Amino acid sequence: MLKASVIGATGYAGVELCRILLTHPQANIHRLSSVSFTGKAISEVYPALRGLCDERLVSEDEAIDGADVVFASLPAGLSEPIARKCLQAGALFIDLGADFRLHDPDTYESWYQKKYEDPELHGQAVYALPELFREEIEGARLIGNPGCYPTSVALGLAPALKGGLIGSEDLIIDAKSGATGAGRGLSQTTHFCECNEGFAPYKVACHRHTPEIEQTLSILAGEPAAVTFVPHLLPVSRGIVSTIYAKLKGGASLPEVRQRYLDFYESAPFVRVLPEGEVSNLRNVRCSNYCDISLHLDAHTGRLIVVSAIDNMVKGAAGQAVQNMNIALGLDETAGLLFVPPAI
Ligand SMILES: NC(=O)C1=CN([C@@H]2O[C@H](COP(=O)(O)OP(=O)(O)OC[C@H]3O[C@@H](n4cnc5c(N)ncnc54)[C@H](OP(=O)(O)O)[C@@H]3O)[C@@H](O)[C@H]2O)C=CC1
Ligand SMILES: CC(=O)N[C@@H](CCC(=O)OP(=O)(O)O)C(=O)O
Repeated sequence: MLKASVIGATGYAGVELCRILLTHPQANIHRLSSVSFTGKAISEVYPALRGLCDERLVSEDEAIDGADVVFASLPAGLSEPIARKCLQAGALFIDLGADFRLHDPDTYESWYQKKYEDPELHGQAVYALPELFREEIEGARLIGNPGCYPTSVALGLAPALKGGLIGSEDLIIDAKSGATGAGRGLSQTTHFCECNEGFAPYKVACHRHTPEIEQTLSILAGEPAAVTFVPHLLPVSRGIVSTIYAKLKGGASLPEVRQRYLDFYESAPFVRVLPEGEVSNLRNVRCSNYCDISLHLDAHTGRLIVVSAIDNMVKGAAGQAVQNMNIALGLDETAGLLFVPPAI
């Protein structure tokens, strides 16, 4: 059995990793780390885990020691030195944050106000969206797990962009996320009374996932992509729905577009291209590693409308991280991830 440690296990994405690893057939939880709760059991922080995972929280160094795989689920800007230690210790390192996602150091610096300190390390990092970059992930030792919104957008657009069905300029992304996307820390915007029964966009056309989205879409299109990305805070706990608008080129019909999507995702176990007439709904992917994609055509404007739904903490974070571990280490991609979304 692989020994897997989680650094930042007390955060929302970290505790989702614990939940998934607990039933993984080829990995065991080795150690869990925290700064604020060191010495306590994870089940004291999250009582849902009582009797299932009563592991004591330890320091970062103790978590790395003896691990085969280390997941870091920390705020941006903290992962470089941890990655270095893991590689030196011979462990696979998977970062759930943003520190190894952007290829261009200047872009990272301008959006995250921090420099890449260790360029050699970044040279080894793989941006790991399995459905798009599976071959690069196989055998990788340092993985940058994609952001939640960028995952939903890239999966939603990849077949159309790669197949030249749409242009890469003037893409409009209207995305909504549940409040767990903001993490466990308290803030006024995610405070119950502030977000319940309210609904609004935030960081309009200036969210830090914009360059990550454009990076992937540019690779897919083979030319620079430009997006208008507007995220919204949805007053639910979990789930992301991205509704994406793109001008169709060449007049493909909806059944033809859908067939391209089905072909593209033929060997992708976690992407479900919905039948014509159905609409993706975050309810159907909650607590699962699935991405549901529905396709629609606005005959009036000739726009393709793609609706892509994921669970932000599973396919958007912990589930995708475990999928990446499986691929990197040559395990079955679906190991530990075939849990069924609750129907209601
Ligand atoms: N939530 C989501 O849906 C998604 C999150 N992510 C990314 O995953 C990462 C974690 O996010 P999330 O779980 O939501 O965040 P949380 O705020 O819920 O958790 C943050 C974790 O980081 C630890 N931490 C905070 N500050 C420090 C510090 N200075 N040094 C060491 N540890 C620290 C906390 O540990 P403690 O307080 O116990 O010391 C806690 O375990 C982020 O990079 C986020 O962007 C990515 C995709 C989706
Ligand atoms: C609802 C909500 O606030 N969502 C978060 C999601 C970002 C996130 O998790 O981003 P990184 O993984 O790139 O840090 C946000 O918009 O900042």
